Formats: sequence, C-alpha cells, structure tokens
Amino acid sequence: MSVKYVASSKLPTPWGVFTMVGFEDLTSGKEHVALTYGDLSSGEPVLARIHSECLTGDALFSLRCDCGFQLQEAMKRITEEGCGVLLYLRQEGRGIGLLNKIKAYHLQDGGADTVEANEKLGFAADMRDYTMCEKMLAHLGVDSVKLMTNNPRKVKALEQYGLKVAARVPLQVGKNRHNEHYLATKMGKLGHLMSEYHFQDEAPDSESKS
Ligand SMILES: Nc1nc2c(ncn2[C@@H]2O[C@H](COP(=O)(O)OP(=O)(O)OP(=O)(O)O)[C@@H](O)[C@H]2O)c(=O)[nH]1
Ligand SMILES: [Zn+2]
Repeated sequence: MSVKYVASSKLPTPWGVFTMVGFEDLTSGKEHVALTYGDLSSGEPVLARIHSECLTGDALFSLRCDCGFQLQEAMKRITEEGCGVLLYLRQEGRGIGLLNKIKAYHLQDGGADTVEANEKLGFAADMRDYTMCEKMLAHLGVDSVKLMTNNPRKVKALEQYGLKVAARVPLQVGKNRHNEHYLATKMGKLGHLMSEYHFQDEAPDSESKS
C-alpha cells in the first residue's frame, strides 16, 4: 500500500485553526485526510487520534454510535495540548462502506447486534486496514504517538504496521440511550476498554502500555 501527499491548507474549526493535509491512497483510490495542530517536531510522542469515517455519526449527528462525539473531543484535546494530529481514514462502517452499513443498521433495527449484522451480510466484524497510517504520519514527521482510543486491537494493528504507540489515552464520550447496546457489544465482542467510571470522567488521562 502506498499513499501520496497531494495538498494542504488551513482548516479553521470551533477549537482552533488546523492544517489539513490530503493524501491519495494509491491502492484503494481513497482520499484520506490528516489534521495537524502545532509543532509536531519535538521528538516526543504526539497526541493523536486515528479516526475511521462514520458519515452518520461524524456529519449527520447520529446517536447510534459514539463516533461524532469522539471526533469532536479528540479535536478539542489536541488544541488544548497545543499540538497533535488526527488522521481521518475513509474506511466507513469498519471497512464495509456506507450502503452496507445502512444494511447492517437495518438488521440491527430487527434485533441483531453490530457484529451479528456484519456477519449476516457476509463480512467480518471489522474489515479495516491501517497500512496507510505509518506512511501518513511519517510524511508529517511523527513516528511515536499517544493514541486516543478505547480499542486495543487498533493499537496492536498500528504497531504491526510500524507505528510506535507510546501510550493509549481513553476516549470515552457520547454514551446515550440509543448507543448503550452498541457500546456494550463493542466492549463484549470487540474488546473495547470502557467503564462507567470513564464515561463520567472524561479527563485525558493516559494509560501506560508497559
Ligand atoms: N459495520 C458497522 N460499522 C459501524 C457501526 N457503527 C459504527 N461503525 C463504524 O465503526 C467505525 C468506528 O469504529 P469503532 O469501533 O467505534 O471505533 P474504533 O475506531 O475501533 O475505536 P475507538 O478508537 O475507541 O473509537 C466507523 O468506521 C463507523 O462507521 C455498525 O453498527 N456497523
Ligand atoms: Zn459511528
């Protein structure tokens, strides 16, 4: 897999002015984006969010998942930190695409959980690919990150592709009555680390990996 830098510009947001960097994924044709903030060249691990596209949660205010809340919280924390990076990866629906995700949601409306719905459609529970991340971050001069995620499998996958994850930072926001079951399934079947305590305490405490 290879990614090519294409262009960059400013991106003003409610939390601050980011730099938006566009990449083309030469294998899949997908257009990925990095948002950077502040100076990333200190040599210290950089606060980072590697976010998978969720049109429904990120742009359409869906309460079925926690994605939109995590996106906003990550951007806020990066500006508070003074520097950081967010990769916005175009792998909608854990890699099955938007229309298949709508089919999966239809099955979930009928009682399937998020994993069963994917499987009924003939997909694995999680089809995402993280091979582009290390290359995008290398282009930005980042080789070690403090990663905001609740997903230990994402940490493992990124490490397999050569990225140094110095710490995992919990990112537990956005729980509501519409996504309670979905979040419980992610915890029970997909290995996400979550707790009621962390839903209440949204402080960006980092967890040592040693
Ligand atoms: N197939 C499918 N994809 C979903 C569903 N709900 C959210 N997604 C997608 O799941 C992806 C986000 O995955 P999550 O498991 O929430 O998060 P994660 O990135 O693995 O873990 P965190 O870093 O903790 O957020 C996005 O691509 C969403 O579009 C669903 O019910 N079915
Ligand atoms: Zn979502």
